Amino acid sequence: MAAVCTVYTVQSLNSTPTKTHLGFHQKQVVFYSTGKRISSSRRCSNITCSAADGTKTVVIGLAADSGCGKSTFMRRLTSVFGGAAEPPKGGNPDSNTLISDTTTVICLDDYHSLDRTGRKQKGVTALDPRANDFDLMYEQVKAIKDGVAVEKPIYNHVTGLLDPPELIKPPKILVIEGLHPMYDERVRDLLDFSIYLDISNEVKFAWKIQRDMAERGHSLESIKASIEARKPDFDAYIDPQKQYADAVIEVLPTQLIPGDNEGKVLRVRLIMKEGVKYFSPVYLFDEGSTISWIPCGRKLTCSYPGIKFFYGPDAYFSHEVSVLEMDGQFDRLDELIYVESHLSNISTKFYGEVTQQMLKHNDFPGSNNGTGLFQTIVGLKIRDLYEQIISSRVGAPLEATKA
Ligand SMILES: Nc1ncnc2c1ncn2[C@@H]1O[C@H](COP(=O)(O)OP(=O)(O)OP(=O)(O)O)[C@@H](O)[C@H]1O
Ligand SMILES: O=C(CO)[C@H](O)[C@H](O)COP(=O)(O)O
Repeated sequence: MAAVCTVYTVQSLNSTPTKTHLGFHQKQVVFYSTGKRISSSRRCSNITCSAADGTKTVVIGLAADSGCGKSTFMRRLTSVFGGAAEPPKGGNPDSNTLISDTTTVICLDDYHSLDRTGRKQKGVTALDPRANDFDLMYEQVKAIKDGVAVEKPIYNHVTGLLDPPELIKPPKILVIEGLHPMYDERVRDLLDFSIYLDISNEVKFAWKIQRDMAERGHSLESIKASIEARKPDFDAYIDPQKQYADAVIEVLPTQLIPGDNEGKVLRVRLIMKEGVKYFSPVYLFDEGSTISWIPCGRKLTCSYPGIKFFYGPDAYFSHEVSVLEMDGQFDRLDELIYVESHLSNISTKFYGEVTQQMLKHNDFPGSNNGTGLFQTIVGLKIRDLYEQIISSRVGAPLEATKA
């Protein structure tokens, strides 16, 4: 997108920056301090780019515990916008950032203020706010939202160390994903939309076993111990954020098989806050009514234990919400079109887009159940929200470059 940029060329750290206006189609980042590039992230707020149509970066927050499907959700979201998401080219190979044409996804682990050794020495987990730099998180998310490139730190999950920072330029959509996108009120207020992936303990345990035991060779005891060790801080600092989310995807064991705790068949609830600007909740058949639907008739193949949908109004942390629920799993993904045709407000651009997205990524975890379905729908709702925000700004006075 064409951009109007102002580059502040700082000759020395104490001198007054000199301002250069660049024309449309030009974006440039220049950081000088007596001829040397300034590397500190805190000194990098010296370029302002606002899009030619006055738009700024739309910021989305995605909160969840580790191993709860954030990466999978991000892959579905980026796919909705088209184009593949990749780590910054030529950068740190252990970068946690993913960049596509439209979106930049940053991982909030990069704001850990204590590295692995530091946390061990202080006896705090990564979930503890004391192990995270919320001031810097706020400053940098705000800067990006205002069109300012930042040098964001990198937490290296391979070494457990804080690596030198990487440059993040303002994208059309910035997704901040991780443990604490809604923890700090200042950061929370920057979010245009927020999502919480609420994975019940039983399901989290089943997924951890599948990944960490089957794929990473961890023992059952060590998985149990790691979940137990994180639980107090998870309950204190991560879980409470769901009250602030505009959409919550809650993943529970099925109710279709009595006493099932295996975590293979899932009951998934999409909880959508009412009254959120640019977001109209999805509904089944009849908006605002309460509906229970077992679609296993002639048009949907259902083997045991079948599929059950529910839709209705509810209250969530004293907010008015709409809930869409799916229990069970699809046998044939192409038949999802039958379910899709009964859903409204799904923000598709053409008939069958949800089904097409699900088929395109049928190898992603959760593609045969409500996790994949609702993640895809939330992705479409975010695209819609983004487009509404952009069109609401068209016609607004072109934002002048900032002095
Ligand atoms: N919808 C799902 N259905 C079944 N399993 C899932 C689902 N989503 C995630 N998983 C399991 O959880 C694992 C972690 O998923 P993913 O990498 O998306 O999570 P994450 O939150 O990004 O993890 P981390 O924070 O550890 O990087 C997957 O490898 C898979 O085993
Ligand atoms: O909760 C987490 C978020 O992903 C990680 O445990 C945290 O970032 C620490 O990472 P590591 O275990 O690699 O030191």
